[in-house]
Amino acid sequence: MAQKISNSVLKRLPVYLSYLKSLPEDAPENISATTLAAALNMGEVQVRKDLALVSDGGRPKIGYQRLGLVEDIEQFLGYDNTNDAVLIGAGKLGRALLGYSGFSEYGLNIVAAFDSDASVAGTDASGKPVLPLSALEDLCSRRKILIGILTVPAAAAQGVCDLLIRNGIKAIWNFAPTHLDVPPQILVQNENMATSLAVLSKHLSAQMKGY
Ligand SMILES: NC(=O)c1ccc[n+]([C@@H]2O[C@H](COP(=O)([O-])OP(=O)(O)OC[C@H]3O[C@@H](n4cnc5c(N)ncnc54)[C@H](O)[C@@H]3O)[C@@H](O)[C@H]2O)c1
Repeated sequence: MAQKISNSVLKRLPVYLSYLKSLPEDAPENISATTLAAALNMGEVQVRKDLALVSDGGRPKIGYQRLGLVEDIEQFLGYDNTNDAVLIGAGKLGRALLGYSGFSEYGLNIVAAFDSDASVAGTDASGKPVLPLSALEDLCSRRKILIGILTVPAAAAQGVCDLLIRNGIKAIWNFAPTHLDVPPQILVQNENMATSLAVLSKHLSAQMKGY
């Protein structure tokens, strides 16, 4: 299963996973790609192909053993080994992410937040520490942190990104609405609301024209 997987498959896998995990404990033991596709209103062929990429547990006419499929998808997505991360910018968004307990289900553990404003240092409502930037180097090297979450204003994002890379960060989850210049070996995942909203409003206006 060393095959390269497209981003669109990677985005669909958590959708399957969250549906499978939402089923009650006494739901049928097996589930077919057809049932899953119908429940999620997705194309059956696509679901079948996606599942075959991550699990070899599919049986003709029976489908997949439901719990086995959950395990296969989680293992494929790496949710079974937790990745520690640091978050930079303990403002409104940063604190919301820091307090979100659901990340553990996705194998993400935010160890601490950092902020340039010394007055916000202390402990967050979630119990996670908010530290001054001067403590970043020590924590990143001690805990061998590889993931950085950027929730600083756009104007500060590139500088903080460079600082993270200097401290060994290899993957950046960027919430600041700005492009980041990084060396080729560094992975950046942008969470840009403007692009999502553009898709939403374009679809909506196309639909409204039909009324
Ligand atoms: N609030 C939201 O709902 C939301 C949604 C989507 C995207 N964003 C984006 O997320 C980012 C943060 O938004 P916010 O609303 O939380 O802002 P905020 O002003 O509440 O928080 C920003 C925090 O970053 C800190 N900071 C500034 N420069 C820094 C630096 N160089 N190093 C470390 N910390 C620094 C500030 O002290 C502050 O605590 C922005 O880029 C914003 O566009 C916010």
